[in-house]
Amino acid sequence: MTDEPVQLWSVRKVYGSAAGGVTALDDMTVSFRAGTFTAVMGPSGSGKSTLLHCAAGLDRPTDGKVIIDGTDLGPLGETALTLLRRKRIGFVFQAFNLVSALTAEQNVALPLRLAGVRPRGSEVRAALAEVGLADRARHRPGELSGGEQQRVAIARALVTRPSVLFADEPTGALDRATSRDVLRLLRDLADRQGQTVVMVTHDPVAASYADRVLLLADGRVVDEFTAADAGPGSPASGSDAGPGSPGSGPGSGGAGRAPAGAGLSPELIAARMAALEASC
Ligand SMILES: Nc1ncnc2c1ncn2[C@@H]1O[C@H](COP(=O)(O)OP(=O)(O)OP(=O)(O)O)[C@@H](O)[C@H]1O
Repeated sequence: MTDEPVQLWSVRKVYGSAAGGVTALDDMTVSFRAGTFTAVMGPSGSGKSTLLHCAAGLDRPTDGKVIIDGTDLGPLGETALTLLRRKRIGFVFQAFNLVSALTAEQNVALPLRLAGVRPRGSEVRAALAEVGLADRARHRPGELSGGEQQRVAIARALVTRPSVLFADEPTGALDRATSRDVLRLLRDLADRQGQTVVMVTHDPVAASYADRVLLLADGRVVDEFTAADAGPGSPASGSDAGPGSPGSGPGSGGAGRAPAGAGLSPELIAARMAALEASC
């Protein structure tokens, strides 16, 4: 595994024909360092989901390169791309996307089955235990709360031990308290397991759990900051504020971690968002 498991080089994505098309990503170069948690924010239509889909190999860029763990996705045919996606990429959606007829453990085992691997009970149980749901293995999605369903979806995304976990508005359908549990879990995965996490969100509180924020506008990264940039005085306070466990973001040169308690604050993130929206 490389130090930067996800790299995008000059990625452009145009939907529709070149003449009347929409440029969703405009010459975007960005990378994500192993073990970091990045929040991707920006106004509606700025390209956040397109970035995630291109980075995850769910969609192909019009130009440029996407590299996952050193493999350039461009030359891969559909079968090879699907195999790489199943093995190296985890994806979590706002709507959980669990199979309602299957139990939690059967849902978690699905990616292994799809990859042609016979799921071992121990790895499925370990993935459920990581998200705190070892005791709900036999429950179906309809018997679980929204937050529990999202945690099953995260366990399902993690069971193949992917190089990167992408999450598109993972707390968009959850209430505040439940969102906090899911965000703490994502933060913990980065901190304790070195899991690389990239999350799209509209919510500055959710983004404050990340150690780096990218702000997009018109398909470009127009602002970027890390907990280390925010400095030790940044007000990561209050029960809904981020957990204050920052790390160095990709592209930041791998500088040391900021002192504990110096996380990104929702207020700082909201202010940078407001500044961006005012300039658009
Ligand atoms: N399949 C598609 N066909 C045509 N245009 C598309 C398609 N998907 C996205 N777009 C356009 O590309 C641009 C970027 O869309 P994208 O969904 O990536 O933005 P976003 O920042 O995720 O927006 P939101 O916050 O509203 O979800 C928008 O102008 C959108 O209308």
